[in-house]
Amino acid sequence: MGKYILAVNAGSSSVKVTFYTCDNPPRAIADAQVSGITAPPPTFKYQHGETKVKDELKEKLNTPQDAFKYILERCFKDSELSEVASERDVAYICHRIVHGGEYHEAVEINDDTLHHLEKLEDLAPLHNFSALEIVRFCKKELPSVKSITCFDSAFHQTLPDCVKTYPINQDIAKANGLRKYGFHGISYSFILRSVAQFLGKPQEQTNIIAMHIGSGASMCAIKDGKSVDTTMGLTPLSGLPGATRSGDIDPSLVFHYTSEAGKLSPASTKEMHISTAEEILNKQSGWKALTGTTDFAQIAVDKFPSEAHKLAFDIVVDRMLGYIGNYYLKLGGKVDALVFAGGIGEKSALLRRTLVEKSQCLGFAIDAKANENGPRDDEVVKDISQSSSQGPRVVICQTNEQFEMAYTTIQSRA
Ligand SMILES: Nc1ncnc2c1ncn2[C@@H]1O[C@H](COP(=O)(O)OP(=O)(O)O)[C@@H](O)[C@H]1O
Ligand SMILES: CC(=O)OP(=O)(O)O
Ligand SMILES: [Mg+2]
Repeated sequence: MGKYILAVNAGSSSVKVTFYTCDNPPRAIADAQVSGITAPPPTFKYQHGETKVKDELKEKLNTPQDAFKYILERCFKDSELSEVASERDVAYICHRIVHGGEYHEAVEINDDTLHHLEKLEDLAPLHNFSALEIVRFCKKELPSVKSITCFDSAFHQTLPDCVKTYPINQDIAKANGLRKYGFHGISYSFILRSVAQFLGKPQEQTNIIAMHIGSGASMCAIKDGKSVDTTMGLTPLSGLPGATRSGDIDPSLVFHYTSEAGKLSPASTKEMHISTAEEILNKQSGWKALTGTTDFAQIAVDKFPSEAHKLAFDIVVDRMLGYIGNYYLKLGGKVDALVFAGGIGEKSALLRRTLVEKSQCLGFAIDAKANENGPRDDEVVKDISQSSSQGPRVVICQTNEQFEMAYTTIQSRA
């Protein structure tokens, strides 16, 4: 059997792959990513030891599956990465699957599990379809390698009934699996373990308000190491706005926006079905719709380039602040830490400063310099609380979904 693990994080516009050893904990040996699949030309980024490559690609890579094939070929052929040169060197491929339905933990792919996951494809077509295309590719082209699927929804299986149930006809809800599932759970699991370790507390006694803020953004209330509420729902659309996602809106809005709401969107294919409303709210909304950019670094700046940028920033702050208050109450005020994670949470000092200043009444306070400096590359958790603060800690956690998948795989097979 091979000695290495490939962890694959497939999104709609990028595919990230990290190669790990099978040590406990796993050690990363190389990182490769293709981004810009939906906004060509795609770019290829690769890092292995001291080698760093960034290429604009001439190849047409139309789908995440094409991008994954490209990454695999380049890495297998790279003489500097001789450890992983063919299927024989790989023990496991771990795939991030956003929607895992009722699955509580990672599963190995076989005909049964794949069939079950294919039935869930329509619940999260924008995420699951790409990831499953890669799973199907691996099963066919790398048949000796075990594929493990890790689910973003699994961490939230602990949601109480009153949180996960939508007040609609329960026969229909049960028959169609219509409930709150919650996502970004692979990241929350990494965050919980890392922050608990940092605080010197057992995970089962750790209470945090965690924020995974990237182009997809969510928050999670973790009580005694368990998810008790989270902002995303049946799909990753609800809760906070994202780069191109609306987040919560009044559901009737879609019918006033367009009379085509229920029809299939032109982006649908024979295998993947999305309605026009889903396409608009997932792909044509969020801060891109307000400002024209998906890049939050251009929005979260001290001097806003336009009123629209300021509005986008204020909306994000308003929605996040609402959930901080909500989750503070749900944790009964017993909060060990407020945790910023995800590309934006980890990098935007302005967003952190603004939110913490507005949450002062709950006892949160930050050290301005520690916040501005952010974490070192090798610092997984950084405390940015004011040193004199008696209140809950405020920390940044550099989350790592690929590591979490490799780690879970090693733990379950140790
Ligand atoms: N300094 C910064 N300030 C604010 N946002 C930033 C900064 N640097 C990167 N970002 C934003 O982080 C987001 C990407 O976060 P990430 O978690 O990697 O996203 P995803 O995995 O959902 O694609 C982008 O919107 C990017 O613009
Ligand atoms: C669940 C989800 O929204 O994932 P991402 O942030 O990677 O789009
Ligand atoms: Mg992400």
